[in-house]
Amino acid sequence: MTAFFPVPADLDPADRAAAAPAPGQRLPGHGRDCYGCGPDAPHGLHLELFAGDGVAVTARMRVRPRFEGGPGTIHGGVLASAFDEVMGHVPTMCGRFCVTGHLQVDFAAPVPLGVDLYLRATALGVQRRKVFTEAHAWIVEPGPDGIAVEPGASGIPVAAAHGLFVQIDPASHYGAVAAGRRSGAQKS
Ligand SMILES: CCCCC/C=C\C/C=C\C/C=C\C/C=C\CCCC(=O)SCCNC(=O)CCNC(=O)[C@H](O)C(C)(C)COP(=O)(O)OP(=O)(O)OC[C@H]1O[C@@H](n2cnc3c(N)ncnc32)[C@H](O)[C@@H]1OP(=O)(O)O
Repeated sequence: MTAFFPVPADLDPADRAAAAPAPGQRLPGHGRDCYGCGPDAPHGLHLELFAGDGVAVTARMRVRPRFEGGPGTIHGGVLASAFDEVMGHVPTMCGRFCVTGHLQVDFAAPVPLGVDLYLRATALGVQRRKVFTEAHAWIVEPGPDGIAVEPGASGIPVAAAHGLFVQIDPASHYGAVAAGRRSGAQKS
């Protein structure tokens, strides 16, 4: 799989925050209504996220019929959203809250509906407020309890992604968004 993503040569290492969850621990997600990780988002991806080793984050996702793009296959934008979500949690492992500045995806093989995907994201490094990330996705076999397990040798690599996440102060960033929202605007 080839990818073009300019990464500065002088990145600083991305250090794991002392308070980061232990490897294997389920991450709570950042909002119940989040399209990527929220359990209450009716049309959402319902990604399950876990702390990995170092600053890595892993995730699993069942490719549901509502994710269809081409006949019988996942919509590319859905896979991009899954990558956005799993890479977006990497900065939190470094104790930073970030938003996506840049996201790119390389699609290597079609993903049929109904399979389980396993995603793994990590940081390439940091530069000032910027966190550079990469991620991969595999089709995997469900485990004995129906939950996707790590790919191992049997996983089929289907896509890769890179991201640039920019650190923000959540209160001022989302406060500014809220202040600019039209009064009476409703979620739909
Ligand atoms: C109130 C309570 C809220 C509670 C919420 C709590 C926490 C939430 C936070 C985190 C949650 C945890 C996990 C989230 C997981 C997944 C969610 C998915 C994430 C998303 O889905 S989020 C939606 C899409 N996202 C946006 O909605 C961003 C819109 N955008 C902006 O808000 C600004 O655009 C911003 C902030 C990005 C930058 O603006 P800014 O003014 O702060 O900073 P500036 O422009 O100076 O950029 C600083 C340095 O980044 C470089 N840079 C910037 N953009 C670049 C680009 N595109 N390409 C290459 N370099 C770029 C500059 O070149 C400079 O680099 P340098 O340091 O080298 O000069």
